[in-house]
Amino acid sequence: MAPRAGETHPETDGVTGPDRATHDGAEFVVVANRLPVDKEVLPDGTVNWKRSPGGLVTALEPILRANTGAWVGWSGIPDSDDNPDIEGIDIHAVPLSTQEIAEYYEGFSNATLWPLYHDVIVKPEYHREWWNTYVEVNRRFAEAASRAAGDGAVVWVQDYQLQLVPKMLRMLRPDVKIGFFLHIPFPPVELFMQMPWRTEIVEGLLGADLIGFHLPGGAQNFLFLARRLAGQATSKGTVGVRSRFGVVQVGFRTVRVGAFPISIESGELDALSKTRKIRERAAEIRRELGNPKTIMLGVDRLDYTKGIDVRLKAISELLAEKRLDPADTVMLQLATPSRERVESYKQMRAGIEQLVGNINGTYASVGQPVVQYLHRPVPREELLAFFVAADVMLVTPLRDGMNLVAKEYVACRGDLGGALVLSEFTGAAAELRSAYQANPYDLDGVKDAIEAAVEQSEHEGRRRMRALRRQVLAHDVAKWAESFLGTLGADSDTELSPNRGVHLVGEPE
Ligand SMILES: Nc1ncnc2c1ncn2[C@@H]1O[C@H](COP(=O)(O)OP(=O)(O)O)[C@@H](O)[C@H]1O
Ligand SMILES: O=P(O)(O)OC[C@H]1O[C@H](O[C@H]2O[C@H](CO)[C@@H](O)[C@H](O)[C@H]2O)[C@H](O)[C@@H](O)[C@@H]1O
Repeated sequence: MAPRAGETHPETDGVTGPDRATHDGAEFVVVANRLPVDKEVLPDGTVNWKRSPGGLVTALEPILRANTGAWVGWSGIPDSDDNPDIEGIDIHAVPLSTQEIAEYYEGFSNATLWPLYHDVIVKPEYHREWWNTYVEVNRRFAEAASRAAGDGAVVWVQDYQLQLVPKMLRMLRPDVKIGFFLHIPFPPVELFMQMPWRTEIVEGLLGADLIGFHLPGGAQNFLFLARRLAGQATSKGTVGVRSRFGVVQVGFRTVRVGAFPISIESGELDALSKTRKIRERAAEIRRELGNPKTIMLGVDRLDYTKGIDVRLKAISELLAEKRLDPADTVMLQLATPSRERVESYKQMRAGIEQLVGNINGTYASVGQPVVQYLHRPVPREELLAFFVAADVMLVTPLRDGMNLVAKEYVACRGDLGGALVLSEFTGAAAELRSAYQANPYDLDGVKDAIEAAVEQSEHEGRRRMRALRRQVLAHDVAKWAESFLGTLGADSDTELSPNRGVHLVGEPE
């Protein structure tokens, strides 16, 4: 049953009324679940801050440095309100208790929303206590954002952990401009409808002035739900990439909805990967691996969405069918630990480590494993050297919002060497058309793509890599931020002509 427009939800609306005082604070505020650095307390009590995992931080950190502003987020450990000193960024830590981490982060964010939004690869769990804590923590983020933002500031809220913040923040601070960007896929309508608190989530997002997705499909799914669940009038034309924005009319406010595919600092990676230091290290890595004919590489957070098992099974079958030679092939899998207390992640880790063991048990010789597996993050420069050394990059997620690793690999191949095997179900696949694309659920298709990449001619490899690089170098992370923030700042009637005069579904013609 669709509620009537304007229906209220006391539990998610229950922030205190608008604060009409003047505010000293930043002109630009990022609000994300994580701070750009994670706090680590060493056994001797000393505190160390290290870069947070994942693509969201990779993408946002350079933008905030370039725009001097504030970052509201969590430090990654319980009960910490330390604000580390980071040049160019004013940090506002939001402390979370152990119970909040269990219920808001591991629970509702990563055992409910994450699997629901990633095609229910594992079954989402719906628990009312987790939802209540999600509401409470979103409220605290909204209050922290309200304190950090100066009068009329631009506040950019990030990702699925904070979908209620736009509405809560608008109630506290009607003077600020609010953008929201979802870094993971927005699911098909049929799946989203499972969510017991679906209307509250859609209404939470509608507190923003602009809602961004990686792909037009996500934006269109959202427009449909805004009409169906929140009862709002919406535009009905197709949404474009960085163009033809959708519109939702919420009372007197116009909310825009668009597709803004995220990217990386392509130019910087290109330049770094060409330095003598990185190239020499890449050559050394090849020697250390025993000078194999083919180095294959996987680089992921250890997450069931990433399809690490898919590529390992494909390699195992290619070895069994003698389409790959174990004496000439090394597969290097780098896996950053992730969400280790969530049950589905524990099970997946055990499965992957068993697959690695099986392949090596069957095909390795003494001192020459076929699969080398590192369960830890590697330093940035070392990672770039791995990209330069790898003949075939394997990116095989079952579903992924974007996947920055695919773009990083391409940016590092100024030599036009290497080949990218890419799942069709990543956001990146929409842009990286010259990759060897495959459906990760079709193991034979994945095997064929890997074999084609291993055996490509130099001419074919250079042709494909040139096309991939044109795309990645022309669309970097600065362009992503400019297009999102430019649209957020633009006056909807006068500056965004594609939507002038659109007819809204649900309003009289
Ligand atoms: N083992 C690793 N060591 C260092 N960095 C890593 C490792 N695994 C992933 N990364 C980095 O984390 C980011 C992952 O981003 P992305 O591919 O978009 O996926 P996600 O954000 O879901 O983890 C990339 O910048 C990648 O280079
Ligand atoms: O914070 P964690 O729980 O450790 O997880 C790390 C991040 O993972 C997700 O990244 C996504 O964002 C990338 C950049 O847009 C995108 O390329 C990728 O496809 C997504 O999976 C998550 O969305 C972040 O919130 C997490 O911080």
